[in-house]
Amino acid sequence: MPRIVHLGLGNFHRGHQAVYTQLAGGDWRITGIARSNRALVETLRRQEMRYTVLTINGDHVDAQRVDVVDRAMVAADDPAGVVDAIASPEVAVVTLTITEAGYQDDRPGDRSLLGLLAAGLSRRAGAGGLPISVVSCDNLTDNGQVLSGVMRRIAARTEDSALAGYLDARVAFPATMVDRIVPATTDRHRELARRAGYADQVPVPAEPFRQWVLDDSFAADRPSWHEAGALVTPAVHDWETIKVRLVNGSNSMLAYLGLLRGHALIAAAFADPVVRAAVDALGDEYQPTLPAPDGFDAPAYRAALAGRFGNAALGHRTEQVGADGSLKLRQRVVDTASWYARRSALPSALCLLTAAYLRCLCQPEALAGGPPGDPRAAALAERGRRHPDEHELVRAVLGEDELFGAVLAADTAFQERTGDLLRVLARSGPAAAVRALTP
Ligand SMILES: NC(=O)c1ccc[n+]([C@@H]2O[C@H](COP(=O)([O-])OP(=O)(O)OC[C@H]3O[C@@H](n4cnc5c(N)ncnc54)[C@H](O)[C@@H]3O)[C@@H](O)[C@H]2O)c1
Ligand SMILES: O=P(O)(O)OC[C@@H](O)[C@@H](O)[C@H](O)[C@H](O)CO
Repeated sequence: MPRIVHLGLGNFHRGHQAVYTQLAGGDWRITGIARSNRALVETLRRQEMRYTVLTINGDHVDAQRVDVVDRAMVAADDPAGVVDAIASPEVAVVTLTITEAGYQDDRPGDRSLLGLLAAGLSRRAGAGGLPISVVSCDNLTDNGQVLSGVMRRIAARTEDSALAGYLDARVAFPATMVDRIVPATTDRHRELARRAGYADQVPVPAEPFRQWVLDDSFAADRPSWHEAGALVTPAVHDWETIKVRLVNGSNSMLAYLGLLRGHALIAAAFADPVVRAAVDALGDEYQPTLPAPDGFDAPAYRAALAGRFGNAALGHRTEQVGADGSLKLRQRVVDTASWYARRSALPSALCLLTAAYLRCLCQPEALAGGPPGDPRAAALAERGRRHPDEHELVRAVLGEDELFGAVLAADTAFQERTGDLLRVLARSGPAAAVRALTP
């Protein structure tokens, strides 16, 4: 039976790639690897490896049973088992959803999930080198290349020439764009599953919309995901650029400005005219910078997205979307800011997004519940304490820091405008800052 090993058994995989795999038919099965979430794996085993995907569309909930993930293990408890699973000859595909943070952690051996992936591939290299495709399904620009780069760095650092040769010859890293809003599970979702007739402790809430765009550069067999609606095209990069900007960039605006307006949920933030005006302004700024792959219609895409963000029953939390901004925002801000800088123009809504993030992280007293989780939270709060003046703060963070890299470090006009908007946010609040977008 052909098998997929999935690294990062979070909600997104269970509500996206697992659903595509089940709908595609065939006899593919998935071994799901959780990094450390023992409770999830034990619960799935108690539920005979079945769970419910709740497709939530306003008041309507459709419950779908998924049983394609038929094995699961916890990497922290059984790293050798993970290496064995990846090395198994029946495995032709490895997929990953390990968050942006996962790609920062390239410690070899059993000290990180990517270290275990490299160890599994190395074992395959030494055992005949059966081909395999390794598919990042994280929200990263050029996710296939990023992952391939990490594997090559580990091979070089560990002086594993067999692995390096295998990566060149028999391992493919197809690029993908993945899209479906899949929030974290709450008791309300468990109650929805119960009402649908399933005593499921780990149901997965999801929106009706789903999209998966794949580059067909696989090294071996894959499920017929296209039969389940996946688009196979060489234009993945274009679709990913569109998605990372319009979906994820707008989502970040909803999260940070929404938190500053006291909203716990993305849909509540979207229903707030102040936040909505900022999201619309950001969409207007992104739109001219976007590529135009076949089938892409920007106004229709944005209108559909408005319906998705407004899906009030979904329960997507601002705090979840706002987490790890120091790892995620760079791709949602820098390329677009450079596009405008090359045209001697200033993207004010993008500056507002940056200012809202800095307000949440550098001036965390602005949020009753504290800042969203972020690996740089302490460092950014310390910057905020050291620089009470907003312009100095923005210069310190963007000009000297690694947050957004060299391009914005040199873009003094972007920094100045971000400082202006941060000052308005701090002194007069989000509504005044959104009004300040239009001169
Ligand atoms: N949830 C969504 O709506 C959505 C949509 C599109 C793409 N994605 C992608 O999927 C990723 C996971 O989302 P999710 O909703 O499943 O989150 P989740 O919190 O349910 O699961 C995250 C998974 O990543 C693993 N992980 C976290 N930090 C890690 C690290 N440092 N190293 C290795 N593994 C780590 C966790 O162990 C867990 O298995 C997102 O970061 C994003 O890139 C999510
Ligand atoms: O997934 P993240 O954490 O990179 O970003 C948060 C949201 O923008 C994201 O989860 C979207 O809801 C998702 O990317 C939609 O496909």
